[in-house]
Amino acid sequence: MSTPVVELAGVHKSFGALHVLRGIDLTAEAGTVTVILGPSGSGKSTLLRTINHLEKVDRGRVRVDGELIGYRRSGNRLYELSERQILRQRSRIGFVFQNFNLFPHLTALENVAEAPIAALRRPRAQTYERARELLARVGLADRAGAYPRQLSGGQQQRVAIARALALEPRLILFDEPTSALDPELVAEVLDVLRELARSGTTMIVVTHEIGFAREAADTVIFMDEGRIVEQGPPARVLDDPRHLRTRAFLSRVR
Ligand SMILES: Nc1ncnc2c1ncn2[C@@H]1O[C@H](COP(=O)(O)OP(=O)(O)OP(=O)(O)O)[C@@H](O)[C@H]1O
Repeated sequence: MSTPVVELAGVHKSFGALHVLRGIDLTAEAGTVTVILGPSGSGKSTLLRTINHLEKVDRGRVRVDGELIGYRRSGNRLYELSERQILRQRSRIGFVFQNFNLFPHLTALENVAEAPIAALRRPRAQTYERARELLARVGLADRAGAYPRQLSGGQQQRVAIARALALEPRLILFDEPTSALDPELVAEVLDVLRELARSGTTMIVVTHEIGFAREAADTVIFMDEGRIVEQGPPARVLDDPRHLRTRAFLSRVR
């Protein structure tokens, strides 16, 4: 079997006395969509953030494409990578945040195009052409020249998704990607995600939207109090949850 794109083994993370991740083991194979569900505060965002070393793990390992994230091993010891090396690792992992994080002084088009130009030194003309295509795919062809402050929250979120796609990463992490989108635009985004999955991109998506999980996921993970309590195909986890906590959560959000 090929190396998983994402592999977390025995990951623990605390903030002071708060033990947020309590031994996470997670594997995502190439081309799969993993959706993470769970109550507020169960550690979903923290888990996502350990994958690109935005949060340092206290214990355990995170690997992307077999490469240890944030550290290098020398003999039996681990040494943290330099900021530059960490940034290089992050440039291969797309991240769509809850709060868009667009550059306010750049237009929608520039927000999408400038990241690959700066991070990957891609040719300008070609990158701008591709950025236009990506904006069209998220339904924003006519807003390419708008600045973030001139866009609605939903439109800003779609620009952020186009920007992540522009980096052509092997892996994209989404933190509630559809939370700010109008219902008719959710399907468009899911189409883009499915297309990416078919072309070999791995996605891990934190969301509260059960419909999203059912449509887009290969694997649904249910997290509770820092642990993965249940995982499997969406039909199994969503329609036949085995764990009491999953049942209680699903009955609340449905
Ligand atoms: N940087 C931090 N410092 C201190 N506590 C933090 C930090 N980040 C997260 N936490 C706490 O860790 C716990 C888990 O947070 P996390 O955001 O991972 O949960 P979540 O499942 O994504 O929740 P939500 O669905 O509300 O986004 C929460 O109690 C949160 O307040």
